[in-house]
Amino acid sequence: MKQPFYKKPLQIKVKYFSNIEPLTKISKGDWIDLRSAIDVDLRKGEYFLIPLGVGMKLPEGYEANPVPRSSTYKNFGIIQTNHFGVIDNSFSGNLDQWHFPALAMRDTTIKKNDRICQFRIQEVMPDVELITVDELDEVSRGGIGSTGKN
Ligand SMILES: O=c1ccn([C@H]2C[C@H](O)[C@@H](COP(=O)(O)OP(=O)(O)OP(=O)(O)O)O2)c(=O)[nH]1
Repeated sequence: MKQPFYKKPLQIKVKYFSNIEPLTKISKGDWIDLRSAIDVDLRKGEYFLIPLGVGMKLPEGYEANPVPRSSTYKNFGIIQTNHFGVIDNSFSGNLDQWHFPALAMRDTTIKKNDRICQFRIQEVMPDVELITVDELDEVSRGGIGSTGKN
């Protein structure tokens, strides 16, 4: 959802750890692409934390979620091992550089500045209290997959 015109955009402080291209919002959408900060060769089956060249101070009450781009696997043959990244608001120290945890499914080369993933921010979960109980609802749904295929 777009911000109403009278609301100021939320500010995100970005620290660059290397001379990669500056981040910009993607032209057709609301996510922000992230770039590899280095050239890296990976062998099939290899795991490597690819530095993304940035660290950020997010607005209070927000976290960031990096995910692969839809084209990441086709272009680079890598999978993001945590699938849906969670960057905590407190990950904002001077050395807290964002990384992409990559698993190479084939031999591959990623070049510095290649756009390998994207992120957005979203509000953190509200305060919750975890309460241990003996019973939940009486009516169970019948197990995973019990509603069928169609
Ligand atoms: O894709 C990701 C996910 C996380 N992080 C950074 C920011 C995050 O705040 C920190 C820790 O992430 P997470 O809590 O998911 O990992 P953990 O395995 O629980 O590590 P920790 O013990 O540091 O919390 O690592 C990244 O750079 N990239």
